[in-house]
Amino acid sequence: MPSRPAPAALDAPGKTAVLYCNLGTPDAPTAPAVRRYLAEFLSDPRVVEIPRLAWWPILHGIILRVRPARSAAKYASIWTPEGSALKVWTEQQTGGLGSLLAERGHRLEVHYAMRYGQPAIAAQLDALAAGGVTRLLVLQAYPQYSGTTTASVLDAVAAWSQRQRRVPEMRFVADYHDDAGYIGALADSVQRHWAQHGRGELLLMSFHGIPARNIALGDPYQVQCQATARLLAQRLGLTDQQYRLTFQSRFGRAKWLEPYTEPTLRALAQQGTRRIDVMCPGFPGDCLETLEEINMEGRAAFLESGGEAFHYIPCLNDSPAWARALADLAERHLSGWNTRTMPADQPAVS
Ligand SMILES: C=CC1=C(C)c2cc3[nH]c(cc4nc(cc5[nH]c(cc1n2)c(C)c5CCC(=O)O)C(CCC(=O)O)=C4C)c(C)c3C=C
Ligand SMILES: [Fe+2]
Ligand SMILES: [Fe+2]
Repeated sequence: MPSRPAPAALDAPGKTAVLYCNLGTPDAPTAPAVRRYLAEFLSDPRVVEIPRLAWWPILHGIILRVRPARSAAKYASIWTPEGSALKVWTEQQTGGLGSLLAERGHRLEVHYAMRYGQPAIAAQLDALAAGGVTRLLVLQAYPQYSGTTTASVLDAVAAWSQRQRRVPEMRFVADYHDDAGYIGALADSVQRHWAQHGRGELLLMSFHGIPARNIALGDPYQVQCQATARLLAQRLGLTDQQYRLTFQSRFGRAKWLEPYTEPTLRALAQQGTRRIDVMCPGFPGDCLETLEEINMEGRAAFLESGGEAFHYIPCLNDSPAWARALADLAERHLSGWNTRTMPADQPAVS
């Protein structure tokens, strides 16, 4: 009789995980740590689209020699005893998301990963796969989709998948720029600020910029920022004259999305705005770009130009409304995966 293969054992039921991905941040506010971080970040072809042969000499010959020390001094000005603000808020948001999903009866793992620096996406995915995860939801800390950020995280997930024999079933959230929970959490944080400090003549919403060329090539980032700003203004009952949308963090000499934040702050002060409220709706958690660039540099620019009061409204950070919005978003994208009945030996949150 021809030999037959032994009957296969039943495939063990797998686990579900949510991976909350963010940009990443240096390990320390020092020039060597910032150089390592920037080298990885600025080598990503999604971030800098200049051909490698032209970009490499500029990156290694100029930028990585000059920028790390300057950026490290900025990082030092916002560093906390627990580390970089971006890491601290990402960790807290992950914990909040994990607790809420557990309270709602889901049995799954919730972890975070960074696109650049630690904990790296590949290392977190290795650990999840080794722990028996067979279904994965990738949720990102970018409410507005951009090829420079959202797609880059997906590149990292895809690069990891290429090395796997058994690739988990995967879903990802492309964006949530118009999500009612996200807009509601933003509105709630502005209203809480106004209740405590009164309100300014104008609410300026500053989003991270990207090169204008990316938009011309089809990146939906700008229209998504505009939609977020419009929905938030509607929710707050603001007229078009009572809010502004600007773009910050320009890098290099190419044209980026306009209007630029800092020149707008100067112009508004010069034109007579005395008190301004400023927020950064595209950043779920405070980080270098909000705490230093906006709340320090932007504040100085506004006050130097004749403004009298600059009120910075913090990012969503550990807002309970934001934690609920994130959990709702995750729940909607987890539907059908039976996470309330799936086994989870170690309901881990980290
Ligand atoms: C070089 C081009 C850059 C593009 C394009 C870009 C897009 C982009 N970035 C964020 C979010 C963040 N960026 C942060 C820092 C940061 N960004 C760039 C450059 C580009 N970003 C640099 C070089 C840096 C590092 C700091 C510096 O040296 O200036 C951060 C904060 C990180 C932290 O550690 O706190 C965030 C967050 C988005 C959302 C975005 C496109 C939509
Ligand atoms: Fe950036
Ligand atoms: Fe910046």
